[in-house]
Amino acid sequence: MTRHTILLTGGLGYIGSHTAVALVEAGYQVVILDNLSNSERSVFDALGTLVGPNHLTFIEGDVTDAATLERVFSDHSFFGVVHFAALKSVAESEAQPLAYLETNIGGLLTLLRAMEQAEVFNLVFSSSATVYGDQEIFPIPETAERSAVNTYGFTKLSSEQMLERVGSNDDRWSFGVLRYFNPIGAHESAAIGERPNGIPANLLPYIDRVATGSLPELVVYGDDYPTPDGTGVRDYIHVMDLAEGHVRSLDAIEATGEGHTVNIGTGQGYSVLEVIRAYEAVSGIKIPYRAVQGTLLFI
Ligand SMILES: O=c1ccn([C@@H]2O[C@H](COP(=O)(O)OP(=O)(O)O[C@H]3O[C@H](CO)[C@@H](O)[C@H](O)[C@H]3O)[C@@H](O)[C@H]2O)c(=O)[nH]1
Repeated sequence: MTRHTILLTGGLGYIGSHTAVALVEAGYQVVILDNLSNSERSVFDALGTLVGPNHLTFIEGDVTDAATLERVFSDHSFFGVVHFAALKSVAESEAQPLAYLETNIGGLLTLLRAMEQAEVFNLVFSSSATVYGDQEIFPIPETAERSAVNTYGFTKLSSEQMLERVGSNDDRWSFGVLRYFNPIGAHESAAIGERPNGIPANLLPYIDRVATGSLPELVVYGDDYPTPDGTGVRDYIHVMDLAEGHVRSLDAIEATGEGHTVNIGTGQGYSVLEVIRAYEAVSGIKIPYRAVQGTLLFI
């Protein structure tokens, strides 16, 4: 069987590395381009241990660099690209909006140009439920109105709109736009997982640090939201299920020749307190926490 080859930009990150495993297991050949800005080379070694080295290639490089992309596309014949490479901290995006525009929008634009040049027209794009802004309908349908509530959200929303523009007059393109809810968990081997640099911003890696004693307590942002226990409710999805979503997206593009835009979540929300209690029940470790009013994330 000839395997299709897929380029994974940002493929050594949290979601990318899990998707690499799912793709190789589904029969794809995977080439990873990653600048190691929020990952390490050891993740690639771990992937090799998990799925064997034969179907994986790693190239260290930046998706905003046209010359790098030109070389990658001339060295390989790709069926499609899964584009993960982007900055993802909401707080940082407010502090450094230009860096976010340059990487998230500039990177996508550079990638699209390189793809067109190489005549590779299948792209699965990492979007986010953040494109729904502050909407409170639950579960939220893909047809809901979109808005940007911060610079990070702006980069995701405008990337979606860029893809719509590019695809609208050119049938050669197929875009799988995947709107992620909150990915958590790790591959069952624990050989790969979520390993943010510095102090984690997201709930689960933060709780991990509290559980292992490297941070003293969790600060729960907000206890008077209009939710059953007052703490924030999110739709958490296992990262391997999310990874599988990328395989399905590529398979659907191949089967139909068409793109799609889909939410990837479970449709079930859990509060911060429910997450803490579940973590404590499974690990047997007490998670000290303190609730503060409002959200600190966006200050
Ligand atoms: O130290 C913490 C961290 C988080 N939370 C709460 O935990 C929940 C989950 O927070 P987090 O893991 O930071 O995710 P979100 O705020 O939902 O943001 C995620 O979901 C967005 C889409 O909805 C994406 O755009 C972001 O990249 C992604 O981080 C929320 O209620 C937070 O207020 C805390 O109480 N304390």
